[in-house]
Amino acid sequence: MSENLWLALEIGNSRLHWALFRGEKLSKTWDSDYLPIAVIDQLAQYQSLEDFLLKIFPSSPPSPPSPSSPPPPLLLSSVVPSQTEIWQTYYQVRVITLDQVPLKGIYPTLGIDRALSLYGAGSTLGFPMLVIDAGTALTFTGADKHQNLVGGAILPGFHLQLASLTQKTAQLPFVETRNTKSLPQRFALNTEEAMQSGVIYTLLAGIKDFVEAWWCNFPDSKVAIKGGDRTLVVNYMKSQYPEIAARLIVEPNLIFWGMRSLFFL
Ligand SMILES: Nc1ncnc2c1ncn2[C@@H]1O[C@H](COP(=O)(O)OP(=O)(O)OP(=O)(O)O)[C@@H](O)[C@H]1O
Ligand SMILES: CC(C)(CO)[C@@H](O)C(=O)NCCC(=O)O
Ligand SMILES: [K+]
Repeated sequence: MSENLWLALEIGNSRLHWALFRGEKLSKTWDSDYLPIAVIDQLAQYQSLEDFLLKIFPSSPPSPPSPSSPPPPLLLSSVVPSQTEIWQTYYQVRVITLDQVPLKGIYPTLGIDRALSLYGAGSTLGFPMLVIDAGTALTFTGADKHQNLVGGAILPGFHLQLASLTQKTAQLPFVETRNTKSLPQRFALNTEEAMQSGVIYTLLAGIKDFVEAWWCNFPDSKVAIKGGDRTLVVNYMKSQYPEIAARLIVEPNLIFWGMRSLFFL
């Protein structure tokens, strides 16, 4: 393995999240769409690291120290079984499973993304820990100071809430997830803003409620937030609930931290 280079891949329900490590050091991260099977099949056949990186980076791949060394091993965390399946063809792949994550009290169907990001956050920043993942689904996952899973909750994320309104009604339009800091008017006077208001204010109130309930039991616990909508959530929280927002630790790489802790702690 060249310079202890390894790749980490988080397969989410919407897209792929990548990280390139040199030993313990996370040196680069990026997101991509799912790759076509044909591309994945090719990846394993690349002889050189340089060709390999060219293929998986959407733009400006890093220049490896030894371009002709073989492609790096891949560590995989996936919540999409059909995707896990097609990555099995890669020549050096290791799929992380729940039994490898050193948290206690895990239930068998817990998502590996939730387990790994909680473990990554807690092992790096300290337990007790609550992780909010603002992704396709929005999840809360918490553990106490003994690394016991306390539990969590799952709800549709921002985009999914808006999309389900559009898809399951006759008259509601497609509405983009807003990417601004300013909150919509709560009592809105047009359809688009009414949909945004409904989704955003109830999501924020829900997050506030869950975080406060967590702090009732674990007053000194850190709370970390990851996922594609993390910035949106945190910006809105800053306007609506600034004292809670101030305590949120924003960290997109919690799963990669989890993988690193599994192998280097
Ligand atoms: N370029 C992008 N492509 C897709 N979603 C994006 C993008 N940028 C921000 N998002 C937001 O990210 C959310 C999806 O989050 P994320 O990418 O973390 O999900 P995921 O990791 O693919 O899914 P899961 O939650 O299953 O892990 C969507 O609600 C969307 O609004
Ligand atoms: C909740 C999601 C979809 C979030 O990505 C994922 O963690 C998952 O599929 N979980 C399985 C169910 C559970 O965690 O209880
Ligand atoms: K996720």
